[in-house]
Amino acid sequence: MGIFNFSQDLGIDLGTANTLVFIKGKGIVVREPSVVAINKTTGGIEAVGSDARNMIGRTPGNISVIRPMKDGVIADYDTTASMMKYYIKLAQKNRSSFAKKPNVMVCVPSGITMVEERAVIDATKHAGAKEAFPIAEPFAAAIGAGLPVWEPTGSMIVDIGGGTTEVAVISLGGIVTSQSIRVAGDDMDEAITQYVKKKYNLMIGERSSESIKLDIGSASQPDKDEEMDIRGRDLLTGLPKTITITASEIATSLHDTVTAIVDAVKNTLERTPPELAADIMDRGIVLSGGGALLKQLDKVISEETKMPVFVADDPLDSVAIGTGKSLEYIQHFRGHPNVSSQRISD
Ligand SMILES: Nc1ncnc2c1ncn2[C@@H]1O[C@H](COP(=O)(O)OP(=O)(O)OP(=O)(O)O)[C@@H](O)[C@H]1O
Repeated sequence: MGIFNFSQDLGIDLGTANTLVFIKGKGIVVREPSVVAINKTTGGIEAVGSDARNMIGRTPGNISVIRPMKDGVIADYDTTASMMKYYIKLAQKNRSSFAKKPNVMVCVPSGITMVEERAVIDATKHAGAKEAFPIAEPFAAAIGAGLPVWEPTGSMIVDIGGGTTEVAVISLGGIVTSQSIRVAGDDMDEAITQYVKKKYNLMIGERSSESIKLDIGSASQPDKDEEMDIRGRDLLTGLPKTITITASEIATSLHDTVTAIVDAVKNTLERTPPELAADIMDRGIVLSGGGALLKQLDKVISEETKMPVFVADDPLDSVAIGTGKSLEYIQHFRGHPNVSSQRISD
């Protein structure tokens, strides 16, 4: 292959919260929020990624900040395609202008409909891919977390992202049982916003509720009750106000979301064949995705399921690493997004 027609295939974790791009042989080269700022007057793009995210809640009337992915799927097709195009270019900034278009492995939630999946494939091609290969997100997460997905043994992965939580039991290169719920990190942020609104009549922005979650959020009542000052707008006076909130209040506000995630894990375990359940009992459940970093979540899932639970080494990177590693098998993924019906040997 000559240097000019060399193409670098890509793996993309197109997430509700973050988009990551993996280049074969290089690793993760782009790690940015899935956010785009658009100038409503010109229709042009003002900013993409962290620059756009910093504008959330702070824009003048002519700029709107969009999160084009919702619940793990495309909510705004044109903006998603533009965002992917920007990230593909960024990932390939040293690419020769003679280089061939890349093949792209792109993750999709396991509960996706045909129409939603078609939109991801089309947007990926629109963004510059020669061919787009969908891979089920929990399968990619399991590969990225280093689970022995090709072996005749049961591995359980729980990927908690911004928009979806994907629970899957994998064996012999296929998903045996899975459940995808549209409840994840974004719902935790929303639960915090609603709690603060109801209890303190205080309106806070989505960036604030997320930072409360990251700082003092916990899946169960904390041993040490930390406090945090939060600022927002008093709904009664309309004026800015600061209140102090405790970690224990935040744990209360997150209770329903955490319960929904735990229930999805339990439901999947109930539908898992006994041999595979025994394997999982031995080796444990692995958590990935940014939501896996919520304090005490591993402990709560372990207590509720009576199984050992571990958090993947780089939970925010697992899906991207998995899509990247799967590039080696790209031809096998043609028409098999869930890789559930085939065995690909190493
Ligand atoms: N330390 C943390 N504690 C709790 N939540 C966290 C932490 N760090 C990140 N998150 C949350 O993880 C979510 C993002 O995770 P991730 O990047 O895996 O999602 P995604 O792949 O974009 O979403 P999806 O898979 O649903 O499309 C966000 O909701 C973010 O707030």
